[in-house]
Amino acid sequence: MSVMYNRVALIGLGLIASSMHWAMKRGGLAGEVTGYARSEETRETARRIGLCDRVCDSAAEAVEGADLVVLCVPVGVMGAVAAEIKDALAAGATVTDVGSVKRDVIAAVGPHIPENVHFIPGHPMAGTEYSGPESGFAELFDDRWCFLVPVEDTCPDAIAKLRAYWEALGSNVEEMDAEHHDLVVAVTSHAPHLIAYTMVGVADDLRRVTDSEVIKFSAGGFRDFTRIAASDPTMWRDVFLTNKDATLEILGRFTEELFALQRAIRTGDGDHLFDYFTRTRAIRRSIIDAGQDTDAPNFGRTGTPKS
Ligand SMILES: NC(=O)c1ccc[n+]([C@@H]2O[C@H](COP(=O)([O-])OP(=O)(O)OC[C@H]3O[C@@H](n4cnc5c(N)ncnc54)[C@H](O)[C@@H]3O)[C@@H](O)[C@H]2O)c1
Ligand SMILES: O=C(O)C(=O)C[C@]1(C(=O)O)C=C[C@@H](O)C=C1
Repeated sequence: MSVMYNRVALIGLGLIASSMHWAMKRGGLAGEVTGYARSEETRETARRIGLCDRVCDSAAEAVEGADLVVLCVPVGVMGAVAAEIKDALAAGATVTDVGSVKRDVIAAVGPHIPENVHFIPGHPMAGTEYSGPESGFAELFDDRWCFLVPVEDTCPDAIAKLRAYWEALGSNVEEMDAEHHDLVVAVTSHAPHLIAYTMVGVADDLRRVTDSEVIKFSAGGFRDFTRIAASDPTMWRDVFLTNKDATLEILGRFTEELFALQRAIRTGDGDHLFDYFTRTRAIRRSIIDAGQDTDAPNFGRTGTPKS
């Protein structure tokens, strides 16, 4: 592949930025990659492991002369970082971000972006429970979705170029508006994370009673919860504080359904439980049949999964 941007600046050198860096190197997509992280320790680690061609000591220095600037910091500090770089941005550059929430980030970053710079918010739907500069890997975005959430009147050529860049990083790209994005991720990512955090917290309370049995005997289901609940506390605190409305909307619906199931268990309403689980199993089947979950153990097979 060939160079798509001459200089890419990564601000915030954690899981997502480091994965973007290695994916750019794999594809030869950037002439030079500069980087900046707030802590001296992170910058030192980045230099030691060869993360970025040049690690700078200020965000403004990192974005100088960059034709693509990617904000890879927690969503709660996106606005502050945009304020730090605004005077150093090159005319005609594109500023994007990878934040998990879009409405709040657009409101915080947008006002700092000069007229002669394109601002195209983004969000790769790919991650792990690890964080920091050493956690990234080139394959993270392969065959994953990346949302682009352009604001009104954005130059179509700049959007097309950023789309092609994410495709070259390995992703499929979908455009949508910020409000819709925030609701979709509240259902698919944010509420599930909160539920996992809660479930692991409940089990931890219980563990004090059962003396480690909860962890010792957990198989697939609970282990998956513990993986998700190991995700970065700063990142997820910011996600819930900034995607408040959509998350509360989904949690409200979740709680109603949970109460209905709780009632069915208490009253012995087996039909309610059976019908509910039949409906959810059908949803899982349709995802597999549409070829959207190639990780499923029986992917490609037909018939009903074994109970
Ligand atoms: N982890 C995921 O699964 C995932 C997936 C998609 C998108 N995101 C989003 O990507 C962004 C980064 O997440 P991550 O997982 O790479 O986090 P991370 O914790 O691995 O990295 C964040 C980096 O930002 C730096 N940083 C924090 N505040 C800063 C500041 N004020 N100025 C400069 N640097 C600062 C930290 O030192 C760290 O290097 C977040 O907005 C998150 O919502 C995360
Ligand atoms: O795979 C994981 O560990 C993730 O949590 C990734 C995940 C997700 O929920 O799907 C987490 C947050 C993001 O904004 C995007 C992706």
